[in-house]
Amino acid sequence: MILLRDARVVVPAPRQGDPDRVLLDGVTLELAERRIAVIGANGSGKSTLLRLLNGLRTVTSGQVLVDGLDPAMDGRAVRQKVGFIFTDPLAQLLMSTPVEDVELSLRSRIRNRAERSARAHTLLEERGIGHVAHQSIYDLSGGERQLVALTSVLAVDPAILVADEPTTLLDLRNKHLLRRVLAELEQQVIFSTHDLDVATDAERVIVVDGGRIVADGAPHETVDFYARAMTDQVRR
Ligand SMILES: Nc1ncnc2c1ncn2[C@@H]1O[C@H](COP(=O)(O)OP(=O)(O)OP(=O)(O)O)[C@@H](O)[C@H]1O
Repeated sequence: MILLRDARVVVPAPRQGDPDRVLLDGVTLELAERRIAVIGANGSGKSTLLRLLNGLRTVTSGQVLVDGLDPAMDGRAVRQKVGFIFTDPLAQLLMSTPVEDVELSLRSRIRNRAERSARAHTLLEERGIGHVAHQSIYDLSGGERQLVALTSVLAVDPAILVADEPTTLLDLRNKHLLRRVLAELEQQVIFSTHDLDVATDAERVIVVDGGRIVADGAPHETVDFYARAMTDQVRR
């Protein structure tokens, strides 16, 4: 379970003399549901919030606890519990081919090279992308790349998957495919999205605005609240 207590993230202004920038302010959340979506306008603080959950970013004040562990103190242990998927899989694929990337992920778990390679092939087959195991990462489609990133992250069995706008770069077919894959995972999944349809896959939707939580609840209430707020802003 992930807990945030009065989490605040402040960064220095890029220009000297300007006030510090508050990216998140007073965020208190108990994240227990199996599927949680985070929505909000561009720059509202979604990525900042998600990055706190596996220690990619740390709080300036307040607290984040992942199963009782503080990501700032126990970063390694937290990252083993919380896998992270970026919008653009190229930001996280480190090796030239899918099988090498999954093998890299498995290195700390399986010492024997042949065993590691066999396991990596099996995991890619299970995700339906075994046929591209040896293809260059750069020659894969966006959907295939996202599945490789997911396979690498899940190879080490994290209990929680955090995904920052995982469907944004995907075409409709791959979006639906990824939605299905995420829906079937046994892990707790916490994801951000601009796609309100995708948000309704979650049982709980959190709306961020200006670094604060402005709505939190069942999708039919929160998504409507957000859609109305956005429409009102355009009308003004
Ligand atoms: N290191 C930083 N220094 C200054 N400002 C930052 C820094 N990191 C993020 N920001 C700003 O914080 C705000 C929130 O960023 P964040 O990436 O969390 O937004 P987001 O809701 O994920 O946006 P989007 O939907 O566009 O991806 C943005 O205005 C961004 O420019």
